[in-house]
Amino acid sequence: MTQWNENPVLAIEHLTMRFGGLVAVGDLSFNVGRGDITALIGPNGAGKTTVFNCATGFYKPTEGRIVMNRSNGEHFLLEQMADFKISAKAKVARTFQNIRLFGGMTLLENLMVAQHNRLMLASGFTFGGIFGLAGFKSAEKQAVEKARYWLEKTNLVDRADAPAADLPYGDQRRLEIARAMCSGPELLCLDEPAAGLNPRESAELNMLLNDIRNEHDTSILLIEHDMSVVMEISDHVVVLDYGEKISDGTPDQVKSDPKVIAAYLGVPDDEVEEVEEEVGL
Ligand SMILES: Nc1ncnc2c1ncn2[C@@H]1O[C@H](COP(=O)(O)OP(=O)(O)OP(=O)(O)O)[C@@H](O)[C@H]1O
Repeated sequence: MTQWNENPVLAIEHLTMRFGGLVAVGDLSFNVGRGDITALIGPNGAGKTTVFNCATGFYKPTEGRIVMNRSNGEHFLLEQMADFKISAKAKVARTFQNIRLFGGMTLLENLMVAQHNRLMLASGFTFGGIFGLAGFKSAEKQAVEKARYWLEKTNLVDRADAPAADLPYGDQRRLEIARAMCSGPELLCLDEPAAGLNPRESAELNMLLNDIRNEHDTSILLIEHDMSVVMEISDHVVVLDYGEKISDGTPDQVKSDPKVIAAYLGVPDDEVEEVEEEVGL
């Protein structure tokens, strides 16, 4: 039995999402193993972002369950939770395909905003902050330390006081990951983290993701089109096509699966061998 079935941090069970007559995701089931880097791949429009949106509270699935199993033994049904509770209680964080930072705020401020809920609680919903109570001051100090820690990890600490909008694209993508990590997630969902990165930045991203997985007890689920990233860092790959799972296994199993080759090359299954020969696979 594979590790992702033995000890899943996330279990997607018979997930269906319809938009009117369109079935974006149909009866999809797969597990994300605890401590794994799992890649969700598939051609454009296959339903990958829809799965993320269902797991992080942006969409309410038409059918199915999404179970988050926290390391403390708690279980959460994510399809029944609001997005802020998914982040705060179920400990699932995400980044977006299109970067969503506060461009006019500094890097440090962006990471402080990510810790807003905890700070509000520590301030007794503002009053502790206004009167400078000890509990709030210590929570604020911890939040700044955490923000600095993640700025260092992502090689951005030198620019802590610069506006986020001034960063080059690759740095903004790393800042988004730093921001997500400030919420202390047990599962980090990344929507195309390598999009638009040059080869050096992609290699740095691979190192960062391995570090997050190995040193911070955070499992990772990523959507990625860059196959060099997927094949290099993933323990487990799930392939979608037209909202359905067509393959699920290790990177080696998936890359030699004729159904996957057919989906990517856009040919019917029975013509795969012919096309493989043509392209020299
Ligand atoms: N809010 C929505 N309303 C209507 N249709 C939607 C909505 N969100 C997604 N879809 C449709 O659902 C299908 C799956 O889209 P989705 O964005 O999940 O695919 P994807 O695999 O993430 O694609 P890409 O790799 O291009 O980002 C597409 O046909 C898309 O047009």
